[in-house]
Amino acid sequence: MNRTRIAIQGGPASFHDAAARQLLAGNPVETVPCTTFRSLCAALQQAEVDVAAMAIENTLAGSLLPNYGLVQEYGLHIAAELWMPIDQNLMALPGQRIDALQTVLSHPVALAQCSSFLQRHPHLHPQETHDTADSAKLIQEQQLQNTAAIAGKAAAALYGLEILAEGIAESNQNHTRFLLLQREQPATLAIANKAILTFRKPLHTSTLTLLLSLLQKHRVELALLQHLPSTTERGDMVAELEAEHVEQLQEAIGQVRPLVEELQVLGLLQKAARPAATVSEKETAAIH
Ligand SMILES: O=C(O)C(=O)C[C@]1(C(=O)O)C=C[C@@H](O)C=C1
Repeated sequence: MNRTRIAIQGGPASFHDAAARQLLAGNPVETVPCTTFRSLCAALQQAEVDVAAMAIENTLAGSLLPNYGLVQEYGLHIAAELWMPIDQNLMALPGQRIDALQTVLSHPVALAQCSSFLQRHPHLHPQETHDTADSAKLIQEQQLQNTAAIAGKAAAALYGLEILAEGIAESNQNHTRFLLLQREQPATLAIANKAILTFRKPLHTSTLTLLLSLLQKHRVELALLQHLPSTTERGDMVAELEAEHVEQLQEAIGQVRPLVEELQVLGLLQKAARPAATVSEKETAAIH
């Protein structure tokens, strides 16, 4: 059976790696590591992979707004979403002591998720990398002393690192939402209850009032409305709409379309359930 090639941001044992396998559960998968979200979108657009997994929101660090812009820019489609619990751990070569560590490597979002832990350990100097798991790999490959990584337990196991502190994120409610991206527009799902769209036009109060009343008329919830970061004056916005039935979303979108410019539906999908259970009770720095 052919394996589905899925682009991920980061390497083996990264959170994207785990998310990709869950998004394609039941299918044989080959993950294709990318170092940036842009290169991940480019790999998909250029058909180097079949699909891609991309983080879009984290409960502690917030929305990754530029990623909506990348989906739009590369003309990609959102087929599904997944909420995944994220468990962050401090790890180093076996035998290292936490008080002798000087540098801690990790993805900027992972560092942000552990900011209180880092404040409590000011001798640990954070250094941003492109991935949690590849930070663990670097420590192992270069036998870096006095250096730790913040990553998931799978990375510690893969690269033979010792976990010095576990559950170090701000809260045990640390969850990331991932999107499954594809090149072709998927057939409309009868069970779709969420729409992700972008459009252009600075919203005036009167347009916004009309938009909200239209959504209310179709019993559609506005779950997200944000300006996308941009270096131009384009004024792109992203919206996430939720409803019970796909028809409500389609009708509401049809009526909103004339109110705004360049409305683009990035995805009509099934809303993912937020994990209710926590990874583990937060263990405040189980220091060895
Ligand atoms: O570095 C990783 O392991 C990733 O998969 C990246 C990433 C992210 O982009 O937010 C994924 C999930 C976590 O929120 C932390 C980092």
